[in-house]
Amino acid sequence: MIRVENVTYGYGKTSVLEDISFTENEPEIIAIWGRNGAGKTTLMKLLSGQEKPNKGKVEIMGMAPYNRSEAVQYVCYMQEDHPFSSIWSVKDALRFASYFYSNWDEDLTQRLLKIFQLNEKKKVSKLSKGMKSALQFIIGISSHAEITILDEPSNGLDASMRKKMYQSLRESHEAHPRLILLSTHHIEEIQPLCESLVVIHDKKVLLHETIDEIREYGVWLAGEKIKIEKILDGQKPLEIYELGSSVKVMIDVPYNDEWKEIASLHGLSIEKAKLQDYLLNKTEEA
Ligand SMILES: Nc1ncnc2c1ncn2[C@@H]1O[C@H](COP(=O)(O)OP(=O)(O)OP(=O)(O)O)[C@@H](O)[C@H]1O
Repeated sequence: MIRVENVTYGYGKTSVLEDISFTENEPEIIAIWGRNGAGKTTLMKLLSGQEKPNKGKVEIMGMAPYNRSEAVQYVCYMQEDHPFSSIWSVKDALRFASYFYSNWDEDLTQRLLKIFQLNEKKKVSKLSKGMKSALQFIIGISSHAEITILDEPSNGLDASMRKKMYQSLRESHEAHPRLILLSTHHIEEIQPLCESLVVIHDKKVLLHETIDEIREYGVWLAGEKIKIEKILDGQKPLEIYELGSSVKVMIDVPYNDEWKEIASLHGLSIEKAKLQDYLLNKTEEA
């Protein structure tokens, strides 16, 4: 469905992505995570045909999407702070989108308008940041496009609205499986929804694995410094807290029986690190 092969892209002389590759052929929900400025939006623009790679190939349903309407018809890209006409109401924005996407689900649109308490008569320019995100999400999900790309869809939404968004996304995807790529800074919240995760860091794809695989990694060990140093055997931990003769370290290993056994043998406590903390440390260290 999507293929990125040895893609390099930069704005003028600023290089953003260098020789990145990844492929997705399953109708899954995929999260794209990276620090601010890592290149998530840039990657989404390349996938939706808004930008052309400087080098390498991007393919959507087997076609290069840049300037190609046959390819772009399969994609609904809702960018962060999507530009809508200043004179449009919510209803106008939805009507325009419904003309554009041939699989548009109007029943879903009406249900989501109620869930997000969005007034159709309101001018888009008068919506709050969160309500505008809700509108973009409604368009993205109602489009039923084969490839839906949502750039930070929960931007500005409070915790309750984010919960509603995740639930609607899960239900819609279960009813109509399709490829949904979404970038997020709320990885802890979004991970139960996603099958896999792409981490962009240092202009590269640092990780592209299933969520189940990635969330095994990152372990906190705590206890006597001398014992932990012995286990680390000169390797640098991802994070360290020292308190007298005790330390707590995060290490880049899976939280499995082997490590539980090692911790128990050395009289150390062991716990799983949060995915968000693990990723923050991985992108600090890499
Ligand atoms: N139109 C542009 N012209 C020049 N540089 C740009 C442009 N758009 C983005 N950049 C730069 O490209 C880099 C990647 O930006 P991008 O928006 O893709 O990152 P991001 O991962 O989506 O960031 P964030 O999480 O902060 O939204 C940044 O250094 C940014 O300053």
